[in-house]
Amino acid sequence: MTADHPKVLFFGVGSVGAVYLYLISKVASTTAVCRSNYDVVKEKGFTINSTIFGNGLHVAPNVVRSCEEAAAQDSRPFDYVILTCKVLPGIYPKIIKSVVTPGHTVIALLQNGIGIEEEYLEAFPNNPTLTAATYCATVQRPPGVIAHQEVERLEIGSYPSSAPNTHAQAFTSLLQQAGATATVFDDVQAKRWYKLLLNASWNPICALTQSSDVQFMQSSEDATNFVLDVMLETREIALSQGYDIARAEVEAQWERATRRVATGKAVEPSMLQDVKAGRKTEVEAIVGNTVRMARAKGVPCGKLETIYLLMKSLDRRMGGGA
Ligand SMILES: NC(=O)C1=CN([C@@H]2O[C@H](COP(=O)(O)OP(=O)(O)OC[C@H]3O[C@@H](n4cnc5c(N)ncnc54)[C@H](OP(=O)(O)O)[C@@H]3O)[C@@H](O)[C@H]2O)C=CC1
Ligand SMILES: CC(C)(CO)C(=O)C(=O)O
Repeated sequence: MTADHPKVLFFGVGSVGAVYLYLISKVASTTAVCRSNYDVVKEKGFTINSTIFGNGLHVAPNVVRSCEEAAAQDSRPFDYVILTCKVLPGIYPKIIKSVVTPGHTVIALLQNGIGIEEEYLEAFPNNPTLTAATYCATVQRPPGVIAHQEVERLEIGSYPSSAPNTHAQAFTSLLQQAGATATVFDDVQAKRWYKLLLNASWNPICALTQSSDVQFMQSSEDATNFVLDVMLETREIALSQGYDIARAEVEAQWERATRRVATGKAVEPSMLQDVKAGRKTEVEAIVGNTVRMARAKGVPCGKLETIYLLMKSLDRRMGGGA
């Protein structure tokens, strides 16, 4: 690795990818694999309007259409391959194979969901896999233009958690040099479960109701408490996996949105963005895996099971997967 200027590939650069591409481009050479936004990003780069980093920020990486194209451009191996695409199981390890050099490239998953890492470990047993609970409320609209608000934080660790965290430390230092908020955890799955409280509730609820979080909370007297109930079910499932989240911590996650009702500053969860755009959703990574883990341990989760059933049906009507 060129320690002071690593070579980094971002795979699937939409809203979260663009924010981290903007940051990491300050300290590394970056390549972005783009699809629907390829033409505009190739011509103009990304523009980011962020309540945290500022408005009118610009980044123009090396833009390619595929991993094969990136691999063919330069024989030096990539030090990091960062996945910021949506989690659609069973697809991406094969797609990124040409940019992963065995024994060298670090794979980092900046994505939502639970139980998403195993397929990378299976496909690349000799490469370190990192996984991150990703807090970064963003939307790309129109292509190449990103609106980012409220939070930017990565909680990073190795997968599995028992693997050495040397690479997680190095990746975190790189992000910190770039101006990101990043922290390493010995068992990052605890952090992923805590993040899942938000995603297993808000993402499908807003996608199913075509509402921002604030719109949903304003829709009926019971709406806000329904979200808390879904979070509490997720908490019980986390407990069955060995992760004990205090009720006060669940309420803290819930209150991140409830306190925004007064200000009207709504968040459009990424799954709602997918449904609005007619794209496949992360229903399996976020809800399906959670429900399956609950069933395996006999944890009741009637609300999540209903949400899963409804979301699966909605997802079937979406196109445009990998
Ligand atoms: N948005 C948010 O606020 C947050 C999102 N997250 C998580 O971060 C991850 C990324 O989300 P987000 O940035 O919103 O997603 P986006 O949909 O905005 O971006 C994903 C990008 O991946 C691209 N992509 C998918 N498959 C391919 C492919 N085969 N080749 C090239 N490009 C591809 C998509 O292209 P195309 O447009 O062609 O589909 C799209 O540009 C998800 O796991 C999400 O849950 C986490 C925190 C907050
Ligand atoms: C911003 C947040 C927390 C909303 O649920 C998110 O992670 C997402 O949109 O996927």
